[in-house]
Amino acid sequence: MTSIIPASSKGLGNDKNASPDNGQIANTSKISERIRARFVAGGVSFLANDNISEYIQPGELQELEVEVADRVRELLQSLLIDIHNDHNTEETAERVARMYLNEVFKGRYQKQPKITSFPNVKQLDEIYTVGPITIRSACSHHFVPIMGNCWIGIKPGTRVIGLSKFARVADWVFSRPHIQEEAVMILADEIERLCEPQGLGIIVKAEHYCMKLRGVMEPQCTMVNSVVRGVFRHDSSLKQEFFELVRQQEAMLAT
Ligand SMILES: Nc1nc2c(ncn2[C@@H]2O[C@H](COP(=O)(O)OP(=O)(O)OP(=O)(O)O)[C@@H](O)[C@H]2O)c(=O)[nH]1
Repeated sequence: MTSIIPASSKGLGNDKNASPDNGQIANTSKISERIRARFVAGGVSFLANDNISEYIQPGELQELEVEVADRVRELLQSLLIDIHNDHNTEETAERVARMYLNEVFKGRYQKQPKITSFPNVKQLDEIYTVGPITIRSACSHHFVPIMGNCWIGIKPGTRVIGLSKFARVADWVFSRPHIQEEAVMILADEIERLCEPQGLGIIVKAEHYCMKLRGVMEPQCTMVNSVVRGVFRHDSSLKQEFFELVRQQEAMLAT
């Protein structure tokens, strides 16, 4: 998507007389409708695994939490749960809304954590790997957990970022509804943008609860996938070195 009009743009979402036709909706409408109108007006993608924080104005997330809780309450009622007399589910709608917006899907609604990068003054060009980094996500299809680990390998370029930042950016990317293939590519795009490495490799190994808890019910089954970029993609010996370093890291952890 190319044309982007963020929430900070003049007038968006504030014009009470605006018609839905031009992508703006009166303030009397639901908050999700007002935010969605900005996406439509700007031709902006708002897929489940997109970050949309740029289009949310201060205070709107709290409003959205109230709206989501209302919808979850309706869902519970449609599931024929007596939320008025069941002491256990009395506040479930509010909890679920908080959980989606502030925890499990926070990577959609919150801005990227601050990631400082430094010049690679010593011109370090040896490969290093970081992992296992815990990943917590949910599949776009059933909204049940994807839990696993990822390993990141870097052959540095002109800038470096702190080690902890790989875990922070991974958590931000994975905290959205995903399919594993796309999650790894989105993480790779973000890391490339942050530190412009000469080479980048990412491996993810994860359990999909849509295959464990329900459906095919395969408790042992995991998915492993990887992405390699830059010199790791074009130089097979460097690619092998990356995979070997991760293998050694795993072996060290097992001892
Ligand atoms: N490729 C891919 N598939 C995934 C991922 N997470 C979940 N899935 C699969 O997405 C598929 C959705 O299939 P559907 O047939 O639309 O849904 P369903 O009827 O609930 O399928 P079953 O899970 O087989 O019961 C399932 O096969 C899931 O196992 C992922 O990260 N990548």
